[in-house]
Parts: sequence; C-alpha cells; structure tokens
Amino acid sequence: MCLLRHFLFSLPIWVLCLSFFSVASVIKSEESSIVFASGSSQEIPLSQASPQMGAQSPGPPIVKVVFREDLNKKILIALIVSSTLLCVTVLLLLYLLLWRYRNLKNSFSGIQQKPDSVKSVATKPIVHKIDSVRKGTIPVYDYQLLESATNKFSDSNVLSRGGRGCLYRACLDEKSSVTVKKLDGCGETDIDKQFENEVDWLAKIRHQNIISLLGFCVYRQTSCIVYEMMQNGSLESQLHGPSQGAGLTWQLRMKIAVDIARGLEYLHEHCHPPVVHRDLKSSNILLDSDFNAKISDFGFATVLMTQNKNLKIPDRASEFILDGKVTDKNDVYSFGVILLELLLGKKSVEKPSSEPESVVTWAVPKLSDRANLPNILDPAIKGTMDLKHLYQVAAVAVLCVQPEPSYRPLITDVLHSLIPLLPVDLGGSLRIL
Ligand SMILES: Nc1ncnc2c1ncn2[C@@H]1O[C@H](COP(=O)(O)OP(=O)(O)OP(=O)(O)O)[C@@H](O)[C@H]1O
Repeated sequence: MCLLRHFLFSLPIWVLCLSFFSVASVIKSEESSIVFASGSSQEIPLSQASPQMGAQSPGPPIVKVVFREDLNKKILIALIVSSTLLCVTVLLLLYLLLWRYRNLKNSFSGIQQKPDSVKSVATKPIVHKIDSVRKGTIPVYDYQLLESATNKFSDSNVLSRGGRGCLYRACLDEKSSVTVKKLDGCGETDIDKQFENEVDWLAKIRHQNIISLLGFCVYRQTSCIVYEMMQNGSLESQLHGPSQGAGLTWQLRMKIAVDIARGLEYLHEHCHPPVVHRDLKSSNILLDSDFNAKISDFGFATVLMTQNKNLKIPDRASEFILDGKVTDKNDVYSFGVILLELLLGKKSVEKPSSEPESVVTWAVPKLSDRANLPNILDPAIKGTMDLKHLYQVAAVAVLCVQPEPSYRPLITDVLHSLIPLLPVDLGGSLRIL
C-alpha cells in the first residue's frame, strides 16, 4: 500500500521528466539536421563552416538553411503530447491530493463514507429540524460503523440501561473508546423531541465541564448519539453505587462541585440566550478518568423563560419547579441538592418506605444548627476536612435550596464562594502551606 502510494505520488515527476526529455530530444535532433552551410556543390554542417572556407572555394560562399519537411509537424506533435501529459499529470495530482485529504479527514473523525442506504435514512425529517445538522457542523456517523464498534450492540458492551435507551461502549479504533446512546423509540414524539434537543444543544455548547458530543446517527427506527467516554461513570453511581462514595475524598467532592458550578455558570452567564438545563441531578453528572465533572443529558434544556414564555415544562423536571416558570434558579436548586448529596452521601430522594423523602426535607431542618453537621456527614469523609470549610459549603447548599427562587443565589456567586475552598492544583484558589 505504502509502495503504491509512493509510486502514485512520484508518477507526476516521472511524467514531467519524460515529457521534458522527449521535447528536448526532438528539438536537439532537429537542430542538428536543420541548418547547413554549403559550397556550390557540397553541403557542410554549419557548425563545421569557417571564415576561411570562403577563401578556399572558387565562388562566393553560400549559406543555405534547410528545413526538413516534417520539422514543424514534429515539434507540434511533441508539444501537444507533452502538454497533454502535463494536463493529465496535474489532474492526477489534484485527484490524489483530494483523495488523501478525504482519507485524513475521515480517519481523524472516525467517520466512514456512508453507503447510499444509510444516507437516505439520515435525511429523515427529524434530522432536518436540527439546526447544526442543516449547517453541517455536526458529524453524522454511519450506522454500520457504530454497529461493528459495539459488537452489534451486544449486552457485553452495555454501560447502562436508562429511561430512554441503552448506553454502549464503542471502540472506533484500538486506542480510544466512545459511548453510544441508542434510542429505540425513534418516531415517538417525546423521544424524538429529546433527541433533537440534546443533539442541537450539545452541538452548540462546548465547555470543559459539559459533555462533548462527537456525532449522531439516525437509521430506520433507531437514533444514536455518540459522546466522549467518561471512565468514572456518573456521580450518582460513585456516591450511591457499590463503593458508597469511598473513592471520593473531600477535595475531590469540592472539585466536582466547582466543576458543575463552572458548567452551569457557562450555561447561565455565557450562552446567548442563556440556557437552563432543567434536569440536573447526580446521574447526569459524569466523571472522566481524572474525576473532572461534566454536565450531561440536555434532553430538557431550554433557553431562559424570558426568551421562551410558551414552553411546556416536562414532567420529569417539574418536581423542582415551584412557581411554574423556568428560570436559572431551578438549576441552582438542583445544584443545592447535588451539594447536599456530596456532603451527606444521601440520595436526592430516599425511598426506604412507601413515602419517598427528599434529601432537602430531611437535611435542611437538621442544618439549622450547624453543630449537627458532623453527625449527619457522609461517613466516607468524616473528619477529613477543615470544619470552617464544611460549614461554609453547607451554608451555600441551604441557600441554593430555598423554596423562594429569588432568595437563591446566582450560580456565579455560588461558584465564587466555592473556589477559595478548593486547592490551586485542583482548579481552585486555596493554597495549602
Ligand atoms: N458518556 C458517558 N460515559 C460513561 N458513562 C455514561 C456516559 N453517559 C452516560 N453514562 C452512564 O449512563 C447512565 C445513564 O445515562 P443516560 O444519559 O443514558 O440516562 P437516561 O437514559 O437519560 O436515563 P435517565 O432518564 O434516567 O437520566 C449515566 O447515569 C451514567 O452512569
């Protein structure tokens, strides 16, 4: 393959050399035969003619220039052949460069050329509604590629089974893996809407604390979304899974809280118009191999209510909406719930009996006396932090879950009150001496 590529790329040079030599040799051979100097009877090549010759010959010296009959024709043919070769060479070179560029591009993004059957389904109406798809700013994956990267969506590749579909580990090459969310209910209005919303938002939003969308695919009744791989799963599984938060030190928990606040601050303060996530919870906070936290699941995200007054509030997000309006303060409330989970190691909603209890209704009365805090703290982090820092974080959490949205702080204020509690090497401003 490599040899063939070398041959193809050196071909134009050989062709150029050949055409140059052929024209040169035609001209040279013609040069030596076109011009002669002659006496009266004998023809002498001009190169051998000298001034003395005139004195030797009886008559006046005659210089006779002889053109061979087919001289012009030969030069013309040589010129036509060489210029044709040149054109073919240039075209070949252009084609090779284009071919190489497309190969490089495809191998970089892991996207294959789509067979026609797949292309036609990828143009379903649902896909055309997505702004970034129309603009061509988001990669469309080949279904067959995702199928083979996930072992035909085999059970052994399943990372989790969510409410809307399954999440698979996919190996696009030997070095890296990605995750593929496969939504099987394509065609059902709700699922289509969430798919459309998720792809549309994530294609526009790029931030270190927001999950990266790598592309998507729509094939028959199935839609897939391709994300970067988050090796440490969700915050929920870290806190409430088998390890029960043992892998999360106090400092890591503070880093996770600051990361989430940074992601939210980006959505609320730096996006135009501002974006409200509306479904923030520990299962939608993902952790990469270095425990960097990223916000995921934008199926319910929307612009701030001031820009979009007629939006219907989805049922799942409505548990946190107290006055029926979507505002950035809903996300602040959800952030407060996550902060309580990080401090206390309790689930956002415990269901030990028939009466589920929210961590807010359980913890807030207890936190009115801060002396209680060390007793209700997550056992995994007991005695591992400065108590002043602990009280400060608890105070921020209680403020965030105020029933009255206007009493809740802005996420940017929350962020700036947490940064001084996080060591510099973890992205905060705390200097440990
Ligand atoms: N990119 C990822 N890398 C690794 N794990 C992930 C990734 N995305 C999601 N997960 C895992 O899959 C779980 C389900 O995520 P998903 O977004 O598919 O949930 P869902 O289908 O929206 O379910 P729910 O509606 O209950 O939130 C997450 O809690 C997390 O553990």
